[in-house]
Amino acid sequence: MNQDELKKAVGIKSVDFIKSNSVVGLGTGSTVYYMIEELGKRYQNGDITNIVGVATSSRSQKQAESLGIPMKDLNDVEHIDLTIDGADQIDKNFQGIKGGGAAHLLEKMVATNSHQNIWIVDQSKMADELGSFPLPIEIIPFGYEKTFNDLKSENLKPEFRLDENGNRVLTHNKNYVIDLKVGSIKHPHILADWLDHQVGVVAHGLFLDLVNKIVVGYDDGPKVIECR
Ligand SMILES: O=C(CO)[C@H](O)[C@H](O)COP(=O)(O)O
Repeated sequence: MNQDELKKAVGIKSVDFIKSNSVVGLGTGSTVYYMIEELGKRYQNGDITNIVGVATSSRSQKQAESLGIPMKDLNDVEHIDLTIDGADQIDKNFQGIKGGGAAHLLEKMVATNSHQNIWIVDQSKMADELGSFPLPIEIIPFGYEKTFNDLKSENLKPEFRLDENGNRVLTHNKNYVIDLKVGSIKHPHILADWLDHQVGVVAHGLFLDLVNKIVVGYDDGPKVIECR
């Protein structure tokens, strides 16, 4: 199976965990695309009823709406029962890097307001340690050179993410995205704590101690890993 087929298989499989009468967080990305597509099908044919979705990006919001899935803002739900999202890298302790699609701030807010979190990934995302995938962070444009230089001084190898026209990528909240090309993250909690204390950093892509279940796509089919 190619990578896209693996993504599709885990996207479809993950919908088995969505119960009727629940509030569902909808992540962002090419794997989540297949999950929302399958959820739309099962909602339309009545296999899953009475759900409300909370999106982590305008892309996911639009896709869900186009399939007739009732949607609400995070402000308008008491809690989220289950969020299903993709990930960019997952280590052997089930810690993750997210934000390849620059949606990590909204994704983190939705994830931390969810009772359960499931990640759906193809096998290439599983690694011994984090860091070979650059760690995305979101910074506010005000004083961005100061924030950038602080990251550089810490030897975190920051690079602004640019679009195909060479312009800085902007997030949903019109902030900049910096990728930290550190190569290897030996102590994710220490790095997360340091980043959490940088005033100009709005969010980072380290999602630690958060995921409950991972659905991994292998050539012989999706495998469900119970994490915590
Ligand atoms: O964190 C994310 C977006 O900010 C995505 O979930 C992550 O980048 C995985 O995306 P894909 O399923 O397209 O590989």
